[in-house]
Amino acid sequence: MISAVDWQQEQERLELVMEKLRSRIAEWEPEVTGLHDQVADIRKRFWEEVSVNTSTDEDFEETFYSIKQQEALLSERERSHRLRMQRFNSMKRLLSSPYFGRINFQEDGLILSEQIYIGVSSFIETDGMSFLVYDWRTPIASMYYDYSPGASAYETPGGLITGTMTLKRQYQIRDGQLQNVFDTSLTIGDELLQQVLGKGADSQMKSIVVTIQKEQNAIIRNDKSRMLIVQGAAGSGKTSAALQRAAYLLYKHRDRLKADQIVLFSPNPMFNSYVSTVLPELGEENMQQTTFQEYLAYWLGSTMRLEDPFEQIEYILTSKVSQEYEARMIGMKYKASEDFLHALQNYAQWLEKEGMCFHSIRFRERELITAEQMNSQFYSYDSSIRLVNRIALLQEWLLRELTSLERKEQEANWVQDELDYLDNEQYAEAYNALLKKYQREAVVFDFTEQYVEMYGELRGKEQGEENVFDLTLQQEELLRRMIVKEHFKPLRREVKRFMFIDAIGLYDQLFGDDAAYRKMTNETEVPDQWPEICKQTREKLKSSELFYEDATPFLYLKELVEGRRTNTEVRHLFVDEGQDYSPFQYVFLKRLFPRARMTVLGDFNQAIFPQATNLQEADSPLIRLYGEEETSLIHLVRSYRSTHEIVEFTKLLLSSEEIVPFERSGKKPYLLKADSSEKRASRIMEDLAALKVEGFDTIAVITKTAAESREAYEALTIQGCQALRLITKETLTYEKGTLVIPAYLAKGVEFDAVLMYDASSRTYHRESERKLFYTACTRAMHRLLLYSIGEWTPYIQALDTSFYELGQ
Ligand SMILES: Nc1ncnc2c1ncn2[C@@H]1O[C@H](COP(=O)(O)OP(=O)(O)OP(=O)(O)O)[C@@H](O)[C@H]1O
Repeated sequence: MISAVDWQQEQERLELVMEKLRSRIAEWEPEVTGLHDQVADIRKRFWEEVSVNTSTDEDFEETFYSIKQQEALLSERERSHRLRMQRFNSMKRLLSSPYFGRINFQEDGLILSEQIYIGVSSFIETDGMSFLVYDWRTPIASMYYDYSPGASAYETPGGLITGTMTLKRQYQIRDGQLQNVFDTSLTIGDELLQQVLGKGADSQMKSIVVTIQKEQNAIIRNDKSRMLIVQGAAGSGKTSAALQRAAYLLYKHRDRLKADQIVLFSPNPMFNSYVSTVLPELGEENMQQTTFQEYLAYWLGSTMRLEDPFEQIEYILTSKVSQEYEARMIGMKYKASEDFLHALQNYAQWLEKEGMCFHSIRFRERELITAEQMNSQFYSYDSSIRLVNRIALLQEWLLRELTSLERKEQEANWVQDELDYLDNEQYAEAYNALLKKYQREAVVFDFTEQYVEMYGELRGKEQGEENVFDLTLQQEELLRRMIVKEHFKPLRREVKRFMFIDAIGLYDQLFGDDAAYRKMTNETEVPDQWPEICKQTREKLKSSELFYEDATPFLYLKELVEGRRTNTEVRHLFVDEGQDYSPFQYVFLKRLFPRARMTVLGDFNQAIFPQATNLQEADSPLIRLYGEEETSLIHLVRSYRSTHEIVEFTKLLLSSEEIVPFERSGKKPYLLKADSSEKRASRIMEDLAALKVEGFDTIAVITKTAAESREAYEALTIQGCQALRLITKETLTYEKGTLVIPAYLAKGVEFDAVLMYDASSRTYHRESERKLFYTACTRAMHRLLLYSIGEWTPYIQALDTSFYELGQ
């Protein structure tokens, strides 16, 4: 604690800042309340300000520029209103706690030392110069996280500023009241961190802005490398640091970076909701959040049934070891590898010479254009033209062919039948509808391009030979054309969407036999069990299904043929639980977001999928992705989530020396053997009740699989356990309370207490499941309880008994 005099001074300063905040808020309030209405009003009046006149080319041009001008004005006003609103909201957020830290800094060469108060956003005097509070993301505030009192420095765009930190202080301010003040010599005082970490788990992740640690600050502020890899122990704050980093980037590049230009890839949809409140808490808009599966489903889900990663892991965990199982496991690894990626690239080159697969274009039970015709057209193009360009040429050719076939089709009997079907009234109605459609299209336009296009088309039609608007033209011919056009629309749409390419056939062809595969891909080796791998893959494809391990390669192959899809808007990509993505998926992401920097956070010790990527080993594919020069690697070893006792226990499960617990004590993990399933359930009931009495209200009963979760849920419900929530891969949000959850869905989140439903050797005996077990145990913040019927898993049997307590 600080001296009484200092306390008094701090108290007075706080009152002063609070007073200024309140009066600034009161001053701004009327204006800000009106801003929303003003924007709505500008939008409403938008068309009143523009006079739409398209009679002559000059009028058209004038209209065009007038729209553009109005549009620019509107977006400028919206931007400035948004900024004002943001600043107003930040001031309101400061009201309950204007700052949490302070340093005194004397810059070298200057006599006066400056007092720098640090909070979640800046608050500046009306002179626009004096900072009453500095935003935690300002360059000068970085010293608060990086240094203890003494020599210190910070980077500015103009270079490094050096000096001496003469004081470092922390504040706890609640509802505008000073509660605690500590002077600290450590980076961020352990006392405060102790308090924060001792609290209960929440259904939503919290911001760590007040207690960011030095090594985490390095992650948050890294703005140099194209690729930032963070390998960090369970509970070391990877996700927390990533979210702070997003907030930092949005602040630092606020003039050009928008929240939707940052994308976070999460392990599952529930995790999305778990982390979704951190950025808004820090006063920033949320970034885009998605899962890899969502992306795959977007592009492939309408035509194929996709296995998701959770189905895949269920297969891995529940299937009996057999030849098929082994083959599938080998297949998973191979299809995740860079070798397979190169094989597909070579295959695409081979397709330039032969082997393309097409679907014929069919119409009314007839083949309009056959696959053979497409094939010979495709291979008639100059062989120096790249595959994707040739496909584009073929696409153009097909559209032209459709136009001429469309013309011929107008004479077909079925068209006459449709025409005959119309009575006089319908006939006239159809014609009028047609006319109206053109008129409507001529006035409804979406600013620029569409307008220009529509206008040109309309004029062309008015002046052209066809003279669409000449009412004397034979209505029947016009209607014939329109009837055929309507029927051909889906065919054109399919061609535009490349549906004439038989993508399944192309992928299927790869899995014919060993020799053909080598020829098509230039691969010298095929993995063991290749015939079985081929058989399994083809069987799935036959029913338009894809294994999870096939989905990314399949989409990649489609892109090699159709042309790649890229998103050039996104500037920052965050991949959480990065160890669970394959090298193949990383290359895919890099291609997909060519202008983005990547931040990958993960822990190889928690790699539960066979396609895992080691983030840090010397020749990691991840380092190769952008090359060593462009890659920074940060290692986090301190674990903040769990008590010292839980960390010591869990780290032994892996014999890992690399994890250092934060010194927070609790009870040792507690192990209980029961004689029967009923006894275990009734014991868990008792323990749940006791944990609740102790004040823990976020508790997870963690199982290995979804089936075991259902079993546990039923067993506990029969025992009378109420308000239990069964979590499945479809669950979208967490809530406080007691959950039953499979281990693979608990990734990335945490609970006050974890109860491992079945830690027996019957359930966990394979070496490959050790990391899953470890991941589940490391979800516990305060208490870890393990149950078994019969022998303990060998992972526990190997442990020294002093690391846990045995229950009776
Ligand atoms: N600097 C910090 N100050 C306060 N709390 C922290 C800090 N760093 C981490 N924590 C807390 O530690 C817990 C674990 O953090 P987080 O979930 O970010 O870790 P992680 O490395 O992503 O974990 P995992 O890999 O096990 O999912 C969270 O409760 C988080 O709030």
